[in-house]
Amino acid sequence: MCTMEDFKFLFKVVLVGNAGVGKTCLVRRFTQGLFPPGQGATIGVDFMIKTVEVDNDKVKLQIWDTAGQERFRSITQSYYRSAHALILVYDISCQPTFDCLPDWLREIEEYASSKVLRILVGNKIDREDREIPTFVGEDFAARHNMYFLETSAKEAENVEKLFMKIAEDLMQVQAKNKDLPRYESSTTNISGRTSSVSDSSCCSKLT
Ligand SMILES: Nc1nc2c(ncn2[C@@H]2O[C@H](COP(=O)(O)OP(=O)(O)OP(=O)(O)O)[C@@H](O)[C@H]2O)c(=O)[nH]1
Repeated sequence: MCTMEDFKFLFKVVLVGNAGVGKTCLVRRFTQGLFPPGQGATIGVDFMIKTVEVDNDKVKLQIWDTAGQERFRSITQSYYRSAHALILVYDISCQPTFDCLPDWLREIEEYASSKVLRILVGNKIDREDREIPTFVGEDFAARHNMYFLETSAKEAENVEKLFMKIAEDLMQVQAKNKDLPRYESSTTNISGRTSSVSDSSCCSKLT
């Protein structure tokens, strides 16, 4: 039987990015294998767990899904500190979500560990109305020393690959020098989903 302690590594992964870019859908796709209909906006922070296997070792990913809305910023910032990996998500069909990336990076630099693994994700590649070409995302990621991937939570494209890559990279870092941010469990419990957000409301900006 699988017990709570039946894993070799525990990594905390935090998703950030503007409201409506698809953070929750990416997490639900990976952890539950579904694309939720009528997804409501995240209130504060939510988390899900999935255990994966890398090189015959069990790796438990604790995935924290933060609210993109500005009014939750002080809550979500407090979750950066103990993250092993931060996934910064934008919507490839919504230019303002890409334009906000430098603001998100400033937040990450201020609140996260300097050793955190940073990944840039352009989500919603199933959409026809792309505004940000792949090479623009790639270039941004390269300039900021981030791994880059484009995904579709809707079509399950590259979602598994994204989280498996993170698990593998974190295991490698751990194996090499144990130079990861110290894991601290958080007892804050502010989560839930109420109001609804649609694709068209994806462009709320950081101020
Ligand atoms: N076409 C398409 N729509 C998506 C995809 N991922 C998410 N969406 C839609 O985008 C909207 C927002 O998705 P969420 O996952 O709630 O976005 P979020 O980033 O968690 O938003 P906040 O919780 O407000 O920060 C929903 O209407 C989803 O159905 C995708 O890969 N493709």
